[in-house]
Amino acid sequence: MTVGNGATSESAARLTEILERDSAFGGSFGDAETLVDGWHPDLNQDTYTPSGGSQHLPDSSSELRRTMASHVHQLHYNQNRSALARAITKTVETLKGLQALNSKWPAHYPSVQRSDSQEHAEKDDGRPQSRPGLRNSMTLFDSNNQIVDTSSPPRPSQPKRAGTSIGDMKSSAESSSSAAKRPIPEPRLVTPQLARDFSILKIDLKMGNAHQTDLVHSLEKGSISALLGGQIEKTIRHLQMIRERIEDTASKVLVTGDLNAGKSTFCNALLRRKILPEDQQPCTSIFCEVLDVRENAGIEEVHAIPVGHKYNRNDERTYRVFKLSKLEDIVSDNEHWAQCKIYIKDIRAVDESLLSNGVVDIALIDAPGLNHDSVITTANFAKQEEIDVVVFVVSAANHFTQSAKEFVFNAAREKAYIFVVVNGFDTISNQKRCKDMILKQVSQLSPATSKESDELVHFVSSNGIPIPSEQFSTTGSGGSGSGSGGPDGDDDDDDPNKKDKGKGKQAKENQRDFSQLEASLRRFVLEKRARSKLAPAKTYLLNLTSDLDNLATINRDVAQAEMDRVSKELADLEPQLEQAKKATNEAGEGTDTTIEEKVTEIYDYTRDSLNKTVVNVAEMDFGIEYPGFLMAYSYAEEVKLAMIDELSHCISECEEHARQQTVAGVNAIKSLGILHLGNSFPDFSYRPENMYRRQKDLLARQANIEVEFFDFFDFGSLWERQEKVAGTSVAVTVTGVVAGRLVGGVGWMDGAVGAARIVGSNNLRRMIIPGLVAGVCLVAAYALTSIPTSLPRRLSAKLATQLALLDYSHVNATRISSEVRRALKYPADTLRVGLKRNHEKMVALKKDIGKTRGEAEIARKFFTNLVRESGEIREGVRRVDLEGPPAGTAQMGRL
Ligand SMILES: Nc1nc2c(ncn2[C@@H]2O[C@H](COP(=O)(O)OP(=O)(O)OP(=O)(O)O)[C@@H](O)[C@H]2O)c(=O)[nH]1
Repeated sequence: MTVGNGATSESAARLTEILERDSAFGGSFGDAETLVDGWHPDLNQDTYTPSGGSQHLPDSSSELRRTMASHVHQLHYNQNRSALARAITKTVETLKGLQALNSKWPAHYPSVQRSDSQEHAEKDDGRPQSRPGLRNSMTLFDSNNQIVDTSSPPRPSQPKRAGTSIGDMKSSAESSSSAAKRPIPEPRLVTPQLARDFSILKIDLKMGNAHQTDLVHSLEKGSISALLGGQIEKTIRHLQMIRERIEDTASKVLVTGDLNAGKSTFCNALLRRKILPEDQQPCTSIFCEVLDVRENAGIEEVHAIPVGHKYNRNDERTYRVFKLSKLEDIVSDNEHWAQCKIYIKDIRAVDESLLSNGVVDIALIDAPGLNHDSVITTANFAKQEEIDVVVFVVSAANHFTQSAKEFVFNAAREKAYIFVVVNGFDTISNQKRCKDMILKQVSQLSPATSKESDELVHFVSSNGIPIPSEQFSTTGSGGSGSGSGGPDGDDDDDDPNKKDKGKGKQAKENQRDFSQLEASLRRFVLEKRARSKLAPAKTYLLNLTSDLDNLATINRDVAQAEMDRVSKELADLEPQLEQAKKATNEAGEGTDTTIEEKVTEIYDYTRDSLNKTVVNVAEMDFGIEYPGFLMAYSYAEEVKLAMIDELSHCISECEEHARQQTVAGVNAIKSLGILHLGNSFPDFSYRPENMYRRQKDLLARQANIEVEFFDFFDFGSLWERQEKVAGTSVAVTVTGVVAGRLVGGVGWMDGAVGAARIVGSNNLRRMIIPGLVAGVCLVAAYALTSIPTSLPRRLSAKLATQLALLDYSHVNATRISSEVRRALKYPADTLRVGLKRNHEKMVALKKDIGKTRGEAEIARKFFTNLVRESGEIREGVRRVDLEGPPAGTAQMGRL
């Protein structure tokens, strides 16, 4: 059967069952009679069996009740402990979740803008306001050695976060998407109460003289969340430590008090063995921990821990082993030894013993007497988390000295309850006055202890407790060990019988008082250790879950606000994105069309202009005078050059036209760019004069033609004229016709044939030679006279043929328009790239905002759940009742 530590024992489970049947820890336990009568018979079969072996079973009803009360308390304790351990596990999981989320979505931590009035208020009383509901109590001694309570007034109510925080939050909640665009917003302002409401998760910044909240305010979001992450990690570690502590079954009882108050004597009396050295002079100078021998493999010995070493029982290098008889030398030698562990066999019955009571392992620690120097050391020792109970031994004769007051005041802040042993009560003649004075002092030093003074303040004489057998004694000095100690107030009584009777009565009373002390101490350790062991865990969890609730509520609201904001941003972005996409397509197509149109227009214009010029060049008057037959060749050269010049001029004019059109095209693309991209479209300047800088000479060379002999005579045109005149009259005379034709210079062949017919063949034969001569002369004369008319035509035709061969118009139109295309390509490409980038940027922004929204949604869900979870954990922790044993059991235990 398992009793005590770990999971609920079998008997305890049965007990719960019975208790449940018994109207939920109801009144039947309050009544001793009904308890015994109404007890389930099975319970007697499953009576608590002490582990010590030598101990006896409880044989009286009061012992049974006490044992049962212990079981109930143990059960109650175990239930509370399991509930707290579960709450710790759940909280650690929750914190780990928060940690993970904080690394992805930096949690918001409220910061405060301190108003001057707040700052002054804090400066006035020199400390910040306390948390709501938790009084920041501070007790001081006044000049009359009276205690002055300077508790700050409790804060009126829980902070209101809803209204004020949301509004502010919306204005400053950030997202990664907008971070780049906007200056980093100031951290969201919340009510000062809310910021100060953090206790466990408070970010503690100590940097120079700057105030913590000011620093938090000035830090950027990432740094704050990193600090919060560190704080969460610390909290998780602390929670794990608390869990270890509440799961640890060992309880440590520190016995401390003034020098020579009788601490060692008291410990020996509790153990019923003379273990610790007792002396009239101060002797204990190191902390002596008395443990059950079972923890040292059943061997009684002392482990002295040298100064600077950390004790590990399994590592003999960390201590030195001595016999119990050497204890006196060890405890007084604080130069060599820092502490000692004393393993002893407990000779007492399990229901009486403190060390091995079968329920919880208790270690008694005898501390050095308090003096001015040791107060702080001992107070620090008492603060150690493994110290569950502080037993303060006061000398009945000296009351609380200044050192004692200082110590109790400090310890009372850490441990709400202190077990006070007023020792040496036998030496006091006016015991009532002594009691009143000491109880008054206790009420001032530790109000909580004072409230339960019946249980927690005891007046005894430790040296009057009989030590059953001397065989266990290790110390030669000290008290009588025979229960001889008693008040000497009756010493003047000469009657030996009366004297013995009085002493005997006092010894009995003292033993009864000491027994009550022991019972109370056991209850205090066993039954109320929840207050020392579980209460810190409960308080810590309550504070932590409250912090978590605050943090979660704030962050849930921040995440919701961020979601709303980014959703709106997304909604606003959607049409912009659509517009950008449309603009990209439109502008792309628009520029293409613009370029194509311009290029085509310029090509057509150039080609037409050149073709027209080539056609018209023959008819053009270049203003060149015909110098006569002899200068005909140079005339022909001049005409030719003028023609080429005209062509060249035409090309220049086409190029100029192309330049103008290019400038117009560039401007049109620029306008498109500014329209769609605004200022982000580069403002480049275009230089049309840089176009068509080469190629002109080449063109001139290509168009060059040679002037030839036949260029001067336009036979084709002569023939053409003859064709037109033929047939108009056949009835003209040969001469007239011939002469007329010859003079007219046209249709001379017809004339010749007609003349031959009229003249007859003989005459004709005679006339043929001179006629021919005359004809040739006439033709030559005609041809020579028609040079100014026929030469340009011939040259122009020749030029046209040359240019046609070169595909001159097309080549030039292509050249000019290609350069236009090239010139327009740069702004068009710039526009296209800009629009593409703009669109891509918007797509990226949308993705970014979408990501932010997703993260905010995850955060909102997480924090919504965290609000619920922290509330549930908090409720579970709140239900853990450490204030006392279940109804009826306390009364039962005292019976
Ligand atoms: N009359 C009387 N003397 C006591 C009582 N308790 C202890 N003494 C005596 O007081 C002296 C000091 O006792 P210790 O137990 O050594 O005192 P202590 O507080 O352990 O001393 P330090 O640890 O050295 O500070 C011894 O001589 C004890 O016999 C008591 O109840 N009545």
